Formats: sequence, C-alpha cells, structure tokens
Amino acid sequence: MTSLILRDVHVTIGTTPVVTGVSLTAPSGGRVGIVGPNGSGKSTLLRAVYRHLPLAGGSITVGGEDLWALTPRRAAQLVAALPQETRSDFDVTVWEMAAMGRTPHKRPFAADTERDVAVVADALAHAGVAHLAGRRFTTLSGGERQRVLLARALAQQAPVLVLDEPTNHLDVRHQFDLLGLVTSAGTTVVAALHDLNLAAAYCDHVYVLAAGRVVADGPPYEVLTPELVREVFGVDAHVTSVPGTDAPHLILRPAAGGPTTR
Ligand SMILES: Nc1ncnc2c1ncn2[C@@H]1O[C@H](COP(=O)(O)OP(=O)(O)OP(=O)(O)O)[C@@H](O)[C@H]1O
Repeated sequence: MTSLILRDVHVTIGTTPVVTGVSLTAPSGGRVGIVGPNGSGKSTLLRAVYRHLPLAGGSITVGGEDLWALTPRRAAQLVAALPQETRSDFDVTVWEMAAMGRTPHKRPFAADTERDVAVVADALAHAGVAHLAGRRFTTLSGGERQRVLLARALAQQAPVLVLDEPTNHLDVRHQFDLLGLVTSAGTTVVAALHDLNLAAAYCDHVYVLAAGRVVADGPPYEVLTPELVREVFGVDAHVTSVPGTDAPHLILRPAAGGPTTR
C-alpha cells in the first residue's frame, strides 16, 4: 500500500505560475478528490503527479520515494493515470491499447507473458469493455474510449491511480461503475472531479483548488458547504445528505442576484 504526498508543489507553464504551493496527502488506500472551477489548476497539478509536467518547486513522494528522482519505468510502476485528454488517433486495437499498461512491467520488446495476458483480460473485463477487445480504438465512442483507457490504467497495476475528470463522456451508470471500481480496490486514488456530488459520494477527503492554490480541504461534509460553493464556484447550494451515509448531496442552482466571478 502506498501513500502520495505533495509538499508545496509549484508548476509553471511557460512563464505563468499555474499551481502555486499546493500540499496534499493521499494516505495509502485513500480516496482524494480535487474540485475547483475551470482553470483552477487541477489538471496541471495532476500532470505533475503523473510526470507530464515538471515541478517548478516542492516535492512529490510516493510510498516515501521521491517521484521525480525515479526512472520513468519505476515511476510508472507506482503511478498510473487516466488523463483528461489522450491522443485518439492511435491505430491500435482495444486489446493493444489496454496492453500498453503492462509496459512498465516488461523488458523492451518482450512478448506478453501469460500473466500479462491475464492482467489485460481482467482489466478489460473490470472496465466493461472486454467485448470490444478486437475493435480499433479509433472507432470507439468517447465513453468507450474512456473505459478502455481506464483498462489500460488498471492493467498497469500501480498502487496509486490518478484520474483527471474520469467521468467525462460516461453515462450515469458508467460514472458510478468507474468510481465504484477504482475506489473499492484499495488503490490510493486522486481524482479531479467536476461533479461535486460524485466527489462527495466517492471521496473521503476533498481538496478545493482556486487559482492554483488549495482554499479548503477535509471530509466532503465539512468542506462542501453552501458558503464555500458560493465563494468558489459562484453558485448557490442547498446541502442535504445521502440516506444511510455521511456524504452530503448538493442541490445546485444559479446564484441569487446573478453569478459571482472569481
Ligand atoms: N499549455 C498551456 N499553456 C498556457 N496556459 C495553460 C496551459 N495549460 C494550462 N494552462 C492554463 O493554466 C490554468 C490551469 O489550467 P488547468 O487545465 O490545470 O485547469 P483545470 O482546473 O484542470 O481546468 P478545467 O476544469 O477547465 O479542466 C488555466 O488558466 C489554463 O489556461
């Protein structure tokens, strides 16, 4: 089991500081949500965690190891990602796309072992896309692609899973299926989510980003208050609870008196 700890992380794009001093802890097996308005830096932060963007300051440790000091192969053994956008012009089959998740566990150009084949088959089945295994990835719908990319991430068998808007493109049932699947496996999960109710239902800790900084964090019922939602998102929220749980449920509506801007 593996924790993920970000300390005072800064990420700069070009000359623009986009993430400015974010500290975040995902304990081993924890389910951490990142919410925040468009452009608040969620994807940029997660890109630093799956090493697509370098740190301009701070540190990220995975299971106590300095993520940015690891080889790419070792880092990919520890952190798997479902990014928000992935090139969709890969002319590969669904099976081949999911099998890419095995790369960090294999020698270059090595053939798949029986175990690789079993892991890929299992990942496709869990993501609900085993029936698509022979299809070209480019011919899939947006939601089908998303689930195949989830299968690729699952096949990676990393103890930390980073999800950037994983429910984009998914119908409601598949939203529940995906989040239920990734949050029930004991994996450490960090997910950027736009849907506050999904964040509340599936995460045990939520970080709220605004303008590249954490403005609040804690259990969803402590953090996702009407005051915070109004302040950060500029909308009104009525908070109820999901029966039988301590997860808040937000009924959102346009702010009385018009939108506020940040
Ligand atoms: N390659 C880039 N070049 C210039 N600016 C960028 C680049 N990538 C991101 N940004 C800017 O950085 C800021 C944060 O973007 P980011 O994608 O991290 O936000 P986000 O919180 O994930 O937003 P969203 O909810 O819209 O997905 C935005 O203002 C964005 O325009």
